[in-house]
Amino acid sequence: MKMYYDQDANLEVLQGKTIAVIGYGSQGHAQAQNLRDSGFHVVIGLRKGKSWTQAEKDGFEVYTVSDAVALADLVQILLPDERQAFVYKEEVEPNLKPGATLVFSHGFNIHYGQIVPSSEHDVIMVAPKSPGHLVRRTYEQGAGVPGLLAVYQDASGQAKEVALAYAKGIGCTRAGVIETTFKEETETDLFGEQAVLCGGVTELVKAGFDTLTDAGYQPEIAYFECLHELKLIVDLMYEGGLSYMRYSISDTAQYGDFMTGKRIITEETRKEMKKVLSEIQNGEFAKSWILENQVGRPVFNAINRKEQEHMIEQVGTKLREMMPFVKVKK
Ligand SMILES: NC(=O)C1=CN([C@@H]2O[C@H](COP(=O)(O)OP(=O)(O)OC[C@H]3O[C@@H](n4cnc5c(N)ncnc54)[C@H](OP(=O)(O)O)[C@@H]3O)[C@@H](O)[C@H]2O)C=CC1
Ligand SMILES: CC(=O)[C@](C)(O)C(=O)O
Repeated sequence: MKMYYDQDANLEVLQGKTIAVIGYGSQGHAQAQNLRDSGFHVVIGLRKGKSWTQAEKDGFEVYTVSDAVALADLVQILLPDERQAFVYKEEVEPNLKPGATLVFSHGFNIHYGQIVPSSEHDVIMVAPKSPGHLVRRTYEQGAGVPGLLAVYQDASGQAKEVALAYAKGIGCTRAGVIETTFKEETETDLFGEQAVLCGGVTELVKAGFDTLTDAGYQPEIAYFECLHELKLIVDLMYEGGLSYMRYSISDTAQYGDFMTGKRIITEETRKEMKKVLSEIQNGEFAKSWILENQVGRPVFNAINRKEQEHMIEQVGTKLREMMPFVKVKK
């Protein structure tokens, strides 16, 4: 595996180019501001609304998506994944300049065949492995977040150089960029979100908190133990891996870790993780997410966990009947 750093990227390939950042949310605002501070000409493509107002306040030239795309040599699509295919069809594809480069920060729509760019365009990915706000904050501190880079289509013969320059423009090559594929980034990112970072951790935290509060301990103590301190432990892992974290905690905590960890994350858990991954690989998750959005987000918009479970039960059955009609490439 090769890591790419600042010295591997040549910003010249992007000089004089116009970069349209489509979307100004978590990633859009961060990447646009970093690119501008790196000396590039950035325009923003949006619909009228709070992002448009914010982007103008931040001093950007803001256009409709169609107009921004028509100006751009590179089009970075930082819309919500579930909206990209529609906006691409309606506003991006009809206005792309010949030979313009398409950039993504997550491979979902390309990997699952929801966006199929014509072969004349380079299609690249530069995916910061970090929430957008940290992409900006670390850049301003003179550092950067690590990222992934992938080339899906290389019509120009320069796609990787352009991707490296873009990665440098948003600060990722300061920390290191690994080359991957749209498939690998998509499947690992979805797995990480579901089984570890968000899905896994939130259920672990809630189970721990409920165990303590059900046993009559003060909720504030349970919060400190199960959530507040989690950040401190993860910071240690981030600084020096699991061994550094174990070195830093008490022997009592280490002994408890060895004795109990495998009772919490059991072989069953590992089996379920493998099932989650296979549903990502076979397109089942992608179809479910596409359908969830096509039928008005009943699960996503549920007001609480109880309603969410009811919706998953009710809607899930219905969605499974509709799944054969949703086409995703795997
Ligand atoms: N969040 C993160 O940290 C990470 C995200 N990514 C990827 O980055 C991409 C963008 O995600 P993220 O930044 O989280 O998205 P956000 O939801 O934070 O922002 C979406 C942006 O798109 C705009 N938008 C939504 N619909 C439309 C539309 N129909 N026309 C024009 N603009 C629209 C929104 O503006 P409005 O105010 O009008 O709603 C908003 O500015 C995704 O592919 C995601 O997977 C990758 C790595 C990390
Ligand atoms: C921050 C990140 O990369 C996530 C959790 O996968 C996302 O927000 O898409």
